[in-house]
Amino acid sequence: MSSFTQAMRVIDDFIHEYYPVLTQRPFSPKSTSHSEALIHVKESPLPTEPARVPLLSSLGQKSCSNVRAQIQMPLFDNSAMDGYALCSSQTISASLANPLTFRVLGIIAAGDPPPMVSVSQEQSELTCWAIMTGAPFPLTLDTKGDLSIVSGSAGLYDACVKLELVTAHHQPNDSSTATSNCSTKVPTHITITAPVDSNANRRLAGEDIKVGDQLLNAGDIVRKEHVMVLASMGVQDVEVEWDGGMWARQRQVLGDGYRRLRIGIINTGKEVVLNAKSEEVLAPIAAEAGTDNLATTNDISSIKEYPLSTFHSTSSQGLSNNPVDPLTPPISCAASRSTSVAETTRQPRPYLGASQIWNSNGPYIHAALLTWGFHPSDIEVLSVPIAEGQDGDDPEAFQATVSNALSCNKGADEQPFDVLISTGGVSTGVHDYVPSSILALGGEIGFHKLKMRPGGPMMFAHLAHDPSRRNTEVKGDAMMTKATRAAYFGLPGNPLAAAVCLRFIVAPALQKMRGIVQDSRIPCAKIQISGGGRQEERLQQDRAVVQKKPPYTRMYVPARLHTSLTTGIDGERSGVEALARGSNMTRALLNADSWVCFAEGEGREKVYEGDEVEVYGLDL
Ligand SMILES: Nc1nc2c(c(=O)[nH]1)N[C@H]1C(S)=C(S)[C@@H](COP(=O)(O)OP(=O)(O)OC[C@H]3O[C@@H](n4cnc5c(N)ncnc54)[C@H](O)[C@@H]3O)O[C@H]1N2
Ligand code: MOO
Repeated sequence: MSSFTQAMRVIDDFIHEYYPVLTQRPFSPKSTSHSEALIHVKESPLPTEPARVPLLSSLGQKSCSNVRAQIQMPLFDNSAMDGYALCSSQTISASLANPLTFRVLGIIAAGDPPPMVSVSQEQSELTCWAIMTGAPFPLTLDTKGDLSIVSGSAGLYDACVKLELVTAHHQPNDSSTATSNCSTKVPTHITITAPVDSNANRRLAGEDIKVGDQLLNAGDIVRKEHVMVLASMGVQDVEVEWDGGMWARQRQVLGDGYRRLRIGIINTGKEVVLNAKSEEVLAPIAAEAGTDNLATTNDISSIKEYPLSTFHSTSSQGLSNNPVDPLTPPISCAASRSTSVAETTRQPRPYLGASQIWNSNGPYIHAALLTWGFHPSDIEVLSVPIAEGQDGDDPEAFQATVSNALSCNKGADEQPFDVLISTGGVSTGVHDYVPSSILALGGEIGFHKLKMRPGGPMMFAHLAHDPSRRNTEVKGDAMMTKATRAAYFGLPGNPLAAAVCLRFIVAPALQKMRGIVQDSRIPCAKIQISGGGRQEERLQQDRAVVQKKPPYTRMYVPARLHTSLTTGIDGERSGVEALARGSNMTRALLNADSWVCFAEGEGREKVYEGDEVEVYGLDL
């Protein structure tokens, strides 16, 4: 496991070797003065009416409507760890002197429907299920065949013990230890030597977002954080005051004069459903026109064609008891002014199946890269094809996608990708095939697993571009000639973990690769955490924050800065409030205006009011 500093050094060495600092720029960066920018803004055609645009295109635009949650998050009870689902009340007597052995009934991967088990089947012996991160817990039927155990209560198979904490037996009487080989083979039995808490590592349906919660307000500027949360709802489009892509064009100015990087985004996991419509980007059409051509695009006629689909509102309870409910189709926002947009026939699109979730990491990464000034046409979502008979977690198809991205044989003029960013599949479970696939493709792993939280499972690797493509790199932009290897960032699947890795590891690396000198790894401030006793109490209850410091020597939490730094009348100090949540919970991002980091080497086990933390911007 690498420290943050070691990991950064590995990445810096890679950049130094393959994406060195630009000594000569073929053209100087175009800067826009403040007054020039204001003229552009004034002269650009202003929107006259709201338009419904794909989610990603709504980035940077002013929302015209309130958007409420149509589904709860998490959508169903699921496991926070790769491990074994068992009945916690059966583990109370477990100890080193009294180890308890459980028979493994089967494996539940993320995206699998939950197995239904009957109470009688249950009670006869100690049994468990191998369960992967994000997979649903087994559902228990009573003697009448009804679902009797309410989600979240200490029912049967209510908890997950993580696989590092068990001894696995691949034969009934085998006493081998689980930790090394359990990730590749499901054992027949496991032994535990300590009790497991009720609901341990169980993420409860609706614990982050409830149906009806307001996620975006009319008048809000849509940010990448909204994109993350709305994408997780399956939202396809948002009604905004469309400015014809002005925002994207302004961002584009920032990119001029620097090395252009082709970036591919890959989503893994068969439970993850892509919502293609939400990921359309209208803004690049305008961005392509270039900054010298500001007044060309304000045609919203095509945008109006986006259908306003109706949505099924789901109750905030009961989903986890009925996971095979057909879930919502991709959602158009519940918009109070939506009647102004004509409803057209709904096109066929994917629906969520049992135990599936909408892709939120992909749109978030895409939105973040756009926000940070990457050229829209340099970012591509690389889909992993699903072969017939496969379920979407197919290492071979994944490898083919990566390999294709390194050679880019689509067209002679196309450059291979400089950067690949994937989410999911990097941890310890049986389906976490990303590291082994990268090795199989001849990639070199710079680091895998970090002393930080969330984001600990992250991997950085680099892979050679297809040698036959190297000559083409000499063409055109001279700055491309150095790159003969691609950087691979394997981010963990949990959305907050992906966001932390993106902000603190990937983004600074990409900035360097582009040739930007300013280092976004440097904190903007050091400040005391606010909130008095209440804060401590709240943080103590929170799994994400109250972690034993080693081995998590850096911990990142979304936060909100307070304007007053004086001591209040109630003795409560202001400064920054950590909005600590679990790494699957994205809602905190909506209220956050910064990240705080409890820095390396602190060595304390808890976060206390008054602790000094590093503060970082959400953006670079
Ligand atoms: N036994 C252990 N289990 C886990 C450990 C561990 O150390 N031991 N680490 C946990 C941590 S921390 C994280 S983070 C996750 C990372 O796992 P993976 O990177 O392998 O990711 P997955 O298992 O594929 O997915 C995790 C989680 O994220 C959801 N997900 C995946 N992709 C997306 C997406 N595009 N949009 C939204 N959500 C996504 C997925 O459904 C899972 O719920 O492992 C822990 N387990
Ligand atoms: O879910 Mo994990 O590292 O990202 O906390």
